[in-house]
Amino acid sequence: MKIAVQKDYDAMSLCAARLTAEEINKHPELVLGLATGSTPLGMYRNWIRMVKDSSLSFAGVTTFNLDEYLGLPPNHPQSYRQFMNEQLFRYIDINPARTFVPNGISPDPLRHCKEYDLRIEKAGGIDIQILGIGRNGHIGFNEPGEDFGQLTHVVKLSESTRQANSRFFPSLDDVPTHAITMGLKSIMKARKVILLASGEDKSEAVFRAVFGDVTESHPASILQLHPNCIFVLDEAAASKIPADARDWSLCMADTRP
Ligand SMILES: N[C@@H]1[C@@H](O)[C@H](O)[C@@H](COP(=O)(O)O)O[C@@H]1O
Repeated sequence: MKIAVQKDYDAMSLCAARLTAEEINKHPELVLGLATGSTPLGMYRNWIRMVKDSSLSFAGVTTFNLDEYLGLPPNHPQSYRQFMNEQLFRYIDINPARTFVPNGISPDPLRHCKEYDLRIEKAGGIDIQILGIGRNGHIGFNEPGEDFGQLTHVVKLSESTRQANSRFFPSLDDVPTHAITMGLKSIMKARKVILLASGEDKSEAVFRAVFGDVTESHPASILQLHPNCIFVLDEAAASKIPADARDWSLCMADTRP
């Protein structure tokens, strides 16, 4: 695992956007795993700018999102499909038919999960998986205690995750209780993983992911076993990471602390 520390949120976002854009330029038909939440938004804004100035194109790219709330239709304002359309897809030159998000209202969610896995496989697997991290160490919607061996599946959301995500809903009661998420096994199958974290409130979750035991009670800790994983952090999220664990070669000079 490599750890790139950037001075603040904007620098973290720029660094992650450049790391991914380099790969997309090298492999225009790349398969990207995407995440929601507020953390990747800055990276998405950088991608949009790069597409506008023609230094990046998503014309050949296929995307698979990590997760979706169960029960929310794709056009629901708080659905992750809507989030992706509004925050990224509508501004870039991607083929909408090649953007995949689990369907929160599939009549047969278990079957839908299997089909989602098959679709990923048919696309050749995920080349780069983007991740955020929850304060309890969740990645995607894989909550503490989730089996490491799962592919896409249905999960019950923890109360702390519902609470944290209630900021996007009118009230806590409106936050769905379940979600569909790629599993930890799906995430580990990606050829490369880039996890973004920003802010002091993520520092403990980040520390445990990097230095804690590899345990199902802290889902992100499984990434210690991934052969090609990069954490791109801002100073606040990295505040518990000692200097000698930081990889300076990855940070571009103009975005370092
Ligand atoms: N399912 C998403 C995760 O994929 C995301 O990483 C997490 C953190 O979100 P934020 O980046 O807003 O802190 O929130 C949600 O629960």
